[in-house]
Amino acid sequence: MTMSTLHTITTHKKYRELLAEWAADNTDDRNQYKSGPPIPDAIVLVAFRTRPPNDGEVELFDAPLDDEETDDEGQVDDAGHDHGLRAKKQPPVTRPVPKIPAQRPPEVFMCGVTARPRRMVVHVPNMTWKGAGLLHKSYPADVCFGPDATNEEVYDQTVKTPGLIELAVQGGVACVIAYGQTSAGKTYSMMGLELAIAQDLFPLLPVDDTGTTQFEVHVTFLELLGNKARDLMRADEVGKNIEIREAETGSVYPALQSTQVESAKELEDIIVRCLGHRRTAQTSRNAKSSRSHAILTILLKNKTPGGAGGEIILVDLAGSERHADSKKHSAARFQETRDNNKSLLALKDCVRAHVSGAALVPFRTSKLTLLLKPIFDRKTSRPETHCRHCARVATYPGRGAQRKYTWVCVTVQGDMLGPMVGVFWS
Ligand SMILES: Nc1ncnc2c1ncn2[C@@H]1O[C@H](COP(=O)(O)OP(=O)(O)OP(=O)(O)O)[C@@H](O)[C@H]1O
Repeated sequence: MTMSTLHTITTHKKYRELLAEWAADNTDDRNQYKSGPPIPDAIVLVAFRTRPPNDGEVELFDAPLDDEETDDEGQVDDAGHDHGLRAKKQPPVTRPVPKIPAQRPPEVFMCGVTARPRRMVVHVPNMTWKGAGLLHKSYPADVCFGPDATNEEVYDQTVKTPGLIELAVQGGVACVIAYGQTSAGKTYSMMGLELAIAQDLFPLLPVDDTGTTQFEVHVTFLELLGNKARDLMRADEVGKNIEIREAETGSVYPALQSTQVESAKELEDIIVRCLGHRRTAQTSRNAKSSRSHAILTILLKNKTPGGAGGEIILVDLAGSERHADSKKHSAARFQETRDNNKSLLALKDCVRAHVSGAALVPFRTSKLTLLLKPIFDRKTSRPETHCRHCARVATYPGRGAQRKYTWVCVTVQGDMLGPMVGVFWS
């Protein structure tokens, strides 16, 4: 779905009517996730999220089509709510950005995608001999969040309920990956999850009789642009590329600075500081677009002799961009887009192989998938070991330790859901 198509959906009177009809027929528990529907205890949990429009987009969504009838009174529903779909005769650039009324129903202004319990519905314009129509494509998921969902609700359903922190404390590998098109809200969602994990982690660490915690918490934060990795922790050397090595034992060691943290506050400060070091650039869709993948690893080192340590890996992927998104890119930015898209494809291949139970997961295809080896390669597990190249203490869980992943697929426009969803159900 191109931007002009979205534009068509949101402004064309006929599409609005069709969408309103669909919404009236599909009132099934829009907010069911809030009351916590039972989520299956699967290894992979798939969550979808769509965000509210930003100011510039509201303007775009409200802009009239050339052939649209204008209505200075705007559209007011039966309950008297102004849906913000006022169509004015002036072109959008000449009028101020409209304010979003708080009571505005989500699907009216974000009408390319609608969240329903366990499914994300994408409304695709469709022209037939009968005239304009809308196809409503449904994508199944474990949990879906609409534009009114908060980061707390997303955390609750994607990290807390599946017990990802507890899993890591028990020696497992817990991973959350945010995937989606550029400007969809991945960084916003991941930062929310990271800070919430920082808050909840320490109270969940077991303590001995003397009240001393049994775990040491070590953190690394890496940025990957194409095949070039940087350490976001080292403010002085943020521009320098670091090596990613695979040891004989099978463990992957990026030469990162590992920092031990002892409180939620310390962890939060590191997260905020490192995110500030991330490379961003202005693109046509996002004024502060992250041009890279960011991987935050929280290693839990068990101090009890023989005790299993675990890890939590939080991945904010670079946004996938289509040709239309990258048309105005400089050569350098275009290359970044190509590199990012290539590594996202490699990731997709790995997920597909992993989910289908293939014996071989091609995680060496890209640096991104190599770094995510702990979640793809069941044989990665090694006993506690110290990295020869950096000060990092790597405590991998014993063989057979559990792994659990949450995929937070974030979208603004519906068709980006398709490729990733296909991976899980192919
Ligand atoms: N759920 C949300 N509620 C309110 N604002 C949001 C939400 N999600 C994202 N935003 C806003 O949308 C804009 C784009 O979000 P963000 O930078 O997280 O996107 P992204 O997917 O990480 O993009 P990119 O891949 O280009 O880095 C930001 O201004 C962010 O504050």
